[in-house]
Amino acid sequence: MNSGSSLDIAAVGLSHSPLIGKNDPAPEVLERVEAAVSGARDFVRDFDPELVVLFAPDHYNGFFYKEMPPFCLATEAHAVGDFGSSSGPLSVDSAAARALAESVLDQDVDLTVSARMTVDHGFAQPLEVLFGGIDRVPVVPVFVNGVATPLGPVSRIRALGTALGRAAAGLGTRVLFLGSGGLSHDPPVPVLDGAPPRVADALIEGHPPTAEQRARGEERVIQAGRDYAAGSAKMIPINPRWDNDLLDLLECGDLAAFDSWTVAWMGEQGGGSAHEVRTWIAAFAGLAAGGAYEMTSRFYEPVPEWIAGFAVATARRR
Ligand SMILES: O=C(O)/C=C/c1cccc(O)c1O
Ligand SMILES: [Fe+2]
Repeated sequence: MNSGSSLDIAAVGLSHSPLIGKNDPAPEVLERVEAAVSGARDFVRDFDPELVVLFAPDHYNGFFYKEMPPFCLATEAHAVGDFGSSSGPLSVDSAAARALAESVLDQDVDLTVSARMTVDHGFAQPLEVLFGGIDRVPVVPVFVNGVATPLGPVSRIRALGTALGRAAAGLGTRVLFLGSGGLSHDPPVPVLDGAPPRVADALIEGHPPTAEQRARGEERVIQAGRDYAAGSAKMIPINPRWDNDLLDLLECGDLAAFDSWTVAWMGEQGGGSAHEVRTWIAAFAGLAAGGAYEMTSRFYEPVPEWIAGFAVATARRR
């Protein structure tokens, strides 16, 4: 149980993958990942957050091209339960969400607000992994677009994280900023540009898939993970150097350096879904808004079976 006021803000970055438990790597890899995740769980338990601000992407389950915001804060949210993740309502702290939204807007950062956000494994998995479920801790979900081009500059995501960090300080509660996603990875998430009309229509309108369509889509991703691990897939390879450079910047607190990362360069280096690292940048910017911080744990391993440069990091104020 946390008692020190100097520990009132903390951050965790955690990669997600819907292939965890479905297409697992060798037992020794799994053991290393589980040890790192268990360390993050201990960190969170000791910090004992009263509120979690969760930055996560969506994979065309909640946000579609009909309206695709760069980011969006939810005052209520429910999970669809894709890839066997939890479904149902998240325990959103609506009052805190509204207060945070107002403060962010007052700080001149344009913010979309959803009073009924649909989220997927990007939100559900970190809540399950760190808290044991999607309804165990008061949360403010913040969608960060990490797949649907065009994507805006990283500086705006950093500005969002900073504004939320300042806003959270006004709540007077222990807040954990949690980023879900990345690092480098190139899963077969559909792309609007050049998509056949039926796919384009689904990406724009967001027709809920039938159970059969969802199962087929998920099997396609699982098979892609198998092919990737076998070296027979055409996806952009996981890029450990890029991933570790990103973790280095987060560790030394040089978050302004991310502002020069262009969308095109990020995609070339880290694949189509590398933009999910925006969630990490937002979470660490939230922590940095409260002053200097230290990264207290850092784990990284490329896991092609999960189509993920998989990382876990924890950080708190100095
Ligand atoms: O197809 C999806 O919905 C997502 C796939 C995926 C695969 C691996 C890592 C990730 O972060 C993903 O979102
Ligand atoms: Fe993802």
